[in-house]
Amino acid sequence: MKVTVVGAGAVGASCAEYIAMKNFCSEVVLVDIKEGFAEGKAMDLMQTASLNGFDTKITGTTGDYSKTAGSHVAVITSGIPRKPGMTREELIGINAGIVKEVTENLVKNSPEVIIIVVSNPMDTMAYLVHKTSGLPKHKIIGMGGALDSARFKYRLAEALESPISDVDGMVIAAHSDTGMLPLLSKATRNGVPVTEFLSDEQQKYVIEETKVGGATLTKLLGTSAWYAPGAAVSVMVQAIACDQKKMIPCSLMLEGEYGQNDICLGVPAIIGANGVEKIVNVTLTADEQLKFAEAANAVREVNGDLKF
Ligand SMILES: NC(=O)c1ccc[n+]([C@@H]2O[C@H](COP(=O)([O-])OP(=O)(O)OC[C@H]3O[C@@H](n4cnc5c(N)ncnc54)[C@H](O)[C@@H]3O)[C@@H](O)[C@H]2O)c1
Ligand SMILES: O=C(O)C[C@H](O)C(=O)O
Repeated sequence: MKVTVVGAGAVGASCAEYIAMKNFCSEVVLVDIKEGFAEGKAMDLMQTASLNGFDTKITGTTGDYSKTAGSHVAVITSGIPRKPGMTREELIGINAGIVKEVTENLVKNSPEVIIIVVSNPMDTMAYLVHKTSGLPKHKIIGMGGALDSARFKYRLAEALESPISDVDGMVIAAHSDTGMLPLLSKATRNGVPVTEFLSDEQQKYVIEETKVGGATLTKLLGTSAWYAPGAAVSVMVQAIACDQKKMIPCSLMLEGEYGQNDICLGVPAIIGANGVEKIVNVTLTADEQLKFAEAANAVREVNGDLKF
């Protein structure tokens, strides 16, 4: 299994590191536009191989996409991250051009590739990849829900004062500060609904902190997060590489599912060797349905700023 990661910055390098550490891929190619940067990151990571016990070969290139030829999976992390006080949506002006150009180069060299879109505003960037790549829809997967769900579980465990391994939960809808929809109604501690343990105030806290999870870290770090994003991508790449058929919330092109059409939004899906194997339709409460529709309206407005 050959994986390309475009963008060797904070998130791209973290993706490459977690993928290599899990030792399920033969090769990871890092691509960046900054001269020597991807080569340097690849060499540094390779020098951890004997220490961390992996055999994945990591190489880097400054924009030579012939080195990515025959990739099974490509992860797009190229583009600028937000600074404190910004929204993800404000990144569209610069990132749309980068994501479009990168997609064209990837598909030219790996026509069978499955693309995982990370660059923000992610739901809109995933939509752009659908509109410009010519790939079938099961081969384009936006990464947001896997990360947001991990943050949801972190906040649930904090409120429950429980180990994170006791809790389960999922975030769907948009990967944005306002459009995330943590499904509290379905979250559990060892199969018991968390609503049985948490007060209304605690429930509200968990939901609000989950939604602004990325903004909170951006404020603390001065740029956006990378460890959990990299780990979330590695889980998705592993689900494809090992044909795990894992249910992961991902930003996918909807054609009637959840009452939406012609939009990429976070929904649970079965991820396996073919990419998206099935979108899972879960029953939402009336309030959740309303919030999902509101998130869709907001993403649709941002999509309207795209020029193909
Ligand atoms: N979807 C998510 O959950 C999620 C999570 C974290 C970050 N992000 C997004 O991922 C993106 C990257 O974040 P980061 O922290 O790694 O930023 P970063 O600045 O550390 O890295 C971005 C890299 O992209 C490279 N790049 C720019 N244009 C390129 C091009 N045309 N071809 C190849 N490489 C190019 C840059 O040189 C840089 O090294 C941002 O848009 C950020 O908002 C999304
Ligand atoms: O918050 C950001 O801008 C980056 C990313 O989308 C995240 O959620 O960490």
